[in-house]
Amino acid sequence: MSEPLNLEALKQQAAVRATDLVRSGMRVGLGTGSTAKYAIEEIGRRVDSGELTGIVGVATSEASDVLARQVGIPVEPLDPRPLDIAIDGADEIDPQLDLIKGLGGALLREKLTEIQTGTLVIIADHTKTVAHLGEKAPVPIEIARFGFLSTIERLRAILPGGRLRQPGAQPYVTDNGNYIYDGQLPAAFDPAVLERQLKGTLGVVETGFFLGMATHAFVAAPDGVQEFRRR
Ligand SMILES: O=C(CO)[C@H](O)[C@H](O)COP(=O)(O)O
Repeated sequence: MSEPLNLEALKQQAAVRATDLVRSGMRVGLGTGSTAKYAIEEIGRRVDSGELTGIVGVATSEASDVLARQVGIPVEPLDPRPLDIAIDGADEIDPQLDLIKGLGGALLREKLTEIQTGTLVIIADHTKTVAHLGEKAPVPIEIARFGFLSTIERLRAILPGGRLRQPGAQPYVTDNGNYIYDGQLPAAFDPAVLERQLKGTLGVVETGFFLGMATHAFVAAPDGVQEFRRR
């Protein structure tokens, strides 16, 4: 009988491979989510052992900030200096390394942080790869709370199948105090065109399309970790 698939072990394997790209003295963007968590822990381990020195982390969420400090990574707020590298998970990865991110809710800080590096390394298990964006995941869209029902009406005219993220009685609130509309994507669309349309919609703060940003991806499958690079 074959071993049950352990996605957590795969996420960790991808995270360890990405951490091998981190060098002493680097300013490192720290992603958010269950996969990025393993990278933060691994960086922390290497800082603790002395293998990595002079590391500064820039966290993409309150949760990653707390975890980074717990594992001994000095954390600074984002400022205009470039980051040497950023490591983060994704919800979907297409063959061009274009991404959907934000199911974990940190898309705005992730984009603000990761736009400041020339080396954005995505880590994932193999379930995150798709032929076309939108195959499995909705696109998370961060929207202002003020007037959110009006913004949602405008968004429904573009992506009718979506809905306000609401895990319980209240809507989900991001670290920035905003709400998220998870937009169901059509079978065929141009992500760059849709991104521009969404960003041009009043009330939209940011979208979970990360286009042309990722430079590397480590994707872990039961038969090993595959490395991809943007061409
Ligand atoms: O974009 C994100 C958070 O905003 C995460 O990177 C994405 O949701 C993947 O998370 P996980 O590694 O837990 O599947």
